[in-house]
Amino acid sequence: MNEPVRILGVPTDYGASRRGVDMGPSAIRYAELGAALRAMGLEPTDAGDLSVPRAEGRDPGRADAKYLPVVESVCTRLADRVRETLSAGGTPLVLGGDHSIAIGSLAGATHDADVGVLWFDAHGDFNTPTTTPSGNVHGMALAAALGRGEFGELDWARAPGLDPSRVALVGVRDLDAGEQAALRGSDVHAYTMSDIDDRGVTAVVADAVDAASGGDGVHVSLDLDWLEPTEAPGVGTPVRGGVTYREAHAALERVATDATVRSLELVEVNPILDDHNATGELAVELAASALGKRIL
Ligand SMILES: NC(=[NH2+])NCCC[C@H](N)C(=O)O
Ligand SMILES: [Mn+2]
Ligand SMILES: [Mn+2]
Repeated sequence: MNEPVRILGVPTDYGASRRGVDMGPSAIRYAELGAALRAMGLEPTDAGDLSVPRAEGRDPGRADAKYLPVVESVCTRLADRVRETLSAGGTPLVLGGDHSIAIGSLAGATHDADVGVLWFDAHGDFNTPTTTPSGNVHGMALAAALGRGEFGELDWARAPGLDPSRVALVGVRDLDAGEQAALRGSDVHAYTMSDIDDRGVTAVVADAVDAASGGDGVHVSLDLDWLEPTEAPGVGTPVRGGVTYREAHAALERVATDATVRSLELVEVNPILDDHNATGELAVELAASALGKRIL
């Protein structure tokens, strides 16, 4: 990992149907992200938040990719920030916001670099406008970064040089029919909750890290709905059967020791749906594990 860690807030909810996830960066900062990283001996800098339109009357535009022009504007600016941070030798720590921001993080992370992806999520986020049941772009973010479907024509969305065989999805348990078919036919490594049941989280994560490694490092995308909803209630699309608190830490500790973490993002923390900021606090703890915090 490079230093300093640079915190980039992206207060957007345009990729999701549940409002409030735009307050995720505040919730995560309020949970003392900065202090947690300083306690580990890191010296994070905080670049503040990107500006995201806050109009009350909102027009989603097309139904199969809602608010796509706003998502484009946010992701294009985020990609620039991530790219600048990396070229200055820092490690971007991106705070969402809904998962659509991964399109921007990945566009920035893959600029002039050979990057693998570790995507921890209940969902595949592998829909396209053709397969989406909701029109929400957060359910399409990984497909977009890989240039699938019409995203292949959108230069701002396609992450240059991202190789599907160096992308690993971990802990998936809720796939729409169209994205299940698309994932089966792709080179993306998808490790389901059933794999974790059978083999244990550390063995699965070790394989995922192997798949993603080999280049300049990995981008870690952590959707808090990866965890069991009783652990992480503050998310817009909870799915039962997620990893436990300990499994999540074990997984991210493993990432810190075995992978070269080049960039990290924490997404889908929605303080309106949360229980006294439990999910914001969990996001801080898991970021610390992913960045090398150890018990002893
Ligand atoms: N990043 C997320 N929380 N994604 C949830 C996606 C849910 C569903 N698969 C959809 O396309 O709408
Ligand atoms: Mn999810
Ligand atoms: Mn997601």
